[in-house]
Amino acid sequence: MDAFRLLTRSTKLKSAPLTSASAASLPSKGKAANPQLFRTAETEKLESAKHGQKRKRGAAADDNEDGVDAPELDFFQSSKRAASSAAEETGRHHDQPPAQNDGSDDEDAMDEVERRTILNAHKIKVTDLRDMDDIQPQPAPTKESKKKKKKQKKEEAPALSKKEQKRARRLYPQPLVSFKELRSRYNISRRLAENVAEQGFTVPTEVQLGSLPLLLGDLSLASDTSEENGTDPDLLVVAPTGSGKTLSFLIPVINKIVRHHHSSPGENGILSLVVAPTKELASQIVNEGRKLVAGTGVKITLMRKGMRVVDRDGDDANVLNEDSGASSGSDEEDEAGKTQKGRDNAPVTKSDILVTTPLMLVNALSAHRTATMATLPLVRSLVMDEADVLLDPLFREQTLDIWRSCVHPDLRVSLWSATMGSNIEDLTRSTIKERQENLRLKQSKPNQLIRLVVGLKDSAIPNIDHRLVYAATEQGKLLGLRQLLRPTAASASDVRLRPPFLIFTQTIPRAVALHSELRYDIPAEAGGSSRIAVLHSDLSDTQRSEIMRDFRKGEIWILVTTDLLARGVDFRGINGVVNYDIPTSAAVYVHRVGRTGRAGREGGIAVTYYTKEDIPYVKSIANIIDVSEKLRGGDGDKSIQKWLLDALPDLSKKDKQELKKHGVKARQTTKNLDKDQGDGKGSRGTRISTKSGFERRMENRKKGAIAASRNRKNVAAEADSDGGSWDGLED
Ligand SMILES: Nc1ncnc2c1ncn2[C@@H]1O[C@H](COP(=O)(O)OP(=O)(O)OP(=O)(O)O)[C@@H](O)[C@H]1O
Repeated sequence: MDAFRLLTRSTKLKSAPLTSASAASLPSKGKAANPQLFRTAETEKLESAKHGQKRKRGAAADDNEDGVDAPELDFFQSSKRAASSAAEETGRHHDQPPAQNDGSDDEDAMDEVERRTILNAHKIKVTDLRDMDDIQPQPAPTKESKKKKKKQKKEEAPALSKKEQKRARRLYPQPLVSFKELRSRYNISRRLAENVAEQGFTVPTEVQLGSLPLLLGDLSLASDTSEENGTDPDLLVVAPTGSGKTLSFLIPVINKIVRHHHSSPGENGILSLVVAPTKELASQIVNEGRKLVAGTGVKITLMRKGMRVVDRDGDDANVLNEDSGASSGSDEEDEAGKTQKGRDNAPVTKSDILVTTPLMLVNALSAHRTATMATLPLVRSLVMDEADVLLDPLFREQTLDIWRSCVHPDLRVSLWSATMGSNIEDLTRSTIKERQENLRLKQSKPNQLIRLVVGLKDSAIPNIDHRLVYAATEQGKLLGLRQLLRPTAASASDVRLRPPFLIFTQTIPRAVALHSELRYDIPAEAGGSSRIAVLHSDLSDTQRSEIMRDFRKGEIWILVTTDLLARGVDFRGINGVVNYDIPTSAAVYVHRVGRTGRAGREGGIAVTYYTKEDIPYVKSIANIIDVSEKLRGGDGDKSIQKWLLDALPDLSKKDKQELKKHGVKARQTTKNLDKDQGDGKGSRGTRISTKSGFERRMENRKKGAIAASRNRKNVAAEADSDGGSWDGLED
């Protein structure tokens, strides 16, 4: 189904047909040739010399468990290819334990120069974040060295310069140049490797290339491969939107659980937690996870209301004491918790991996904050997706409570996002330390904390076109958007955006108002108002998931939404993003526009409208676009001219914070006035209409005049009827 063609038919546009070249470049037209964003011809040669030349492509198959990505649909077609022949041979079964790899047959090992070349070409930077003393520990004293030490007793070791420290922190782990290595080198579960192959991915993306070896542990280097708690570090990952971070954290988590099932068959319970900021993202992670766990014996579940995750009655030890730094409840609260407990007889979940939003899990662990937080003693891996939001003041306390409730000494944390400030790094470090002290972990050496950055930190992906459009007024934005909705727009502006696309607004009332304004803009022949929908957090869970499903299926072409969908959600074939209201921070811009151009797809467009009121806030967005265009290289047209960057004012730190918290003032929602109007007639902040203030005043006057004239007529009629009625003859 071609949405554009249908729209074209209804608008009598003759010159609209797509050339095959332009069609091919549309993200919704299919799969990216290469999902990697950064690479050079040289390294491609080096990588294929190492492994890539015999990459197999499986035969077609589709085991879509979720029924979400229907294959016949054009927009969001699945890139899944077929199961490998190995998968067909083995059939579905519970997984076998991964065979031991003694590391003696490590033909694929690269020397440091090769590793550096590949990592640098893919713009992957790996850094050890531990204290310098932990990175360069003093060698264990021998008898001789003890004597020497006495002599040098008072001599201080020369402090490393900043440059030397930087060099000492830099790591060059071996990259994963082919998915085949998951099995051959990292020895992951066979069934899991087959499930990865079934996804049809041919090349690992940069974040997979860099993070998977770190998280899977290089078994040839590990001294003891019999335990699942090997050498994996705590990890902070900053990698572009749509670069495949989900697969990067799910593969190691699942593999660890398969190993655990074989080494400790009796220990059942939640072994891994994945925390994400929205229900939409959490449910998407579960869908991805289900494809990977098939036949491995690992169970992944989405946290739902009313689900029990701990048996508070059964085990008093599973409650955080005050020492452990958890939020503690009063006796009264505990009593209330017990009552709640008594009411709740749902069985405790038997899942290995629980995917949740922070509040839902905190509520389950603390009986809606009426009892002390319970602990999750078996959890070995805690994954925070969109970690910068999870540790932002909005979610911070809930996320930290969850972190503290994971009391297993071998807990590993990993934090993932496309944007991450240095404050998150500091918070991670201090939380790890605090946790170690509280749990009194007597490790001789703290666990490794590694940061992996792909590309330029906090930048937008280079494979999309950015348009920053000055629309002067609110009406100007609506006119601009209406042009985008019409295929004839191509003649009026150089932006040509084809459905499906997302439109972001600042607030829920504005999303609702914009939706009702645009509702009838799609002609009936093209499906009419059913093609456009609005999604926000005031809708019920069922409504939200129905809209998500219909958008993925291609039944909805245009989705008006808030920042609820700005992060993480993956609509594979989306053609573009419209920032109808400017994003409230550079990070939000990066995430919103990152809904297009997923997995290296070219052709995505990000249109951002701004008005007079927005001028003070545009510079950070213009900077992001400028950097992204520089990253792209080549001599393509630049959408941000230097004069504009120079002319735009800088925003103070305080104003930035204010903007992040409340958005652009002119669009703020005034409670009561805006609530549930849904017709674009709310207060100023909500109102979305093409009519100017003058037109509206004229209209109001006219309405007033009509009403007044009606009133006059009624009064006159009443007077007439009073005067004209015959009451009979007076006596
Ligand atoms: N190696 C690969 N080759 C091709 N496609 C891939 C590969 N790995 C993942 N993908 C696909 O890329 C898309 C984006 O992946 P994912 O949602 O994990 O991105 P992300 O990095 O988490 O993005 P965001 O920062 O927006 O959350 C998904 O559709 C996924 O199936």
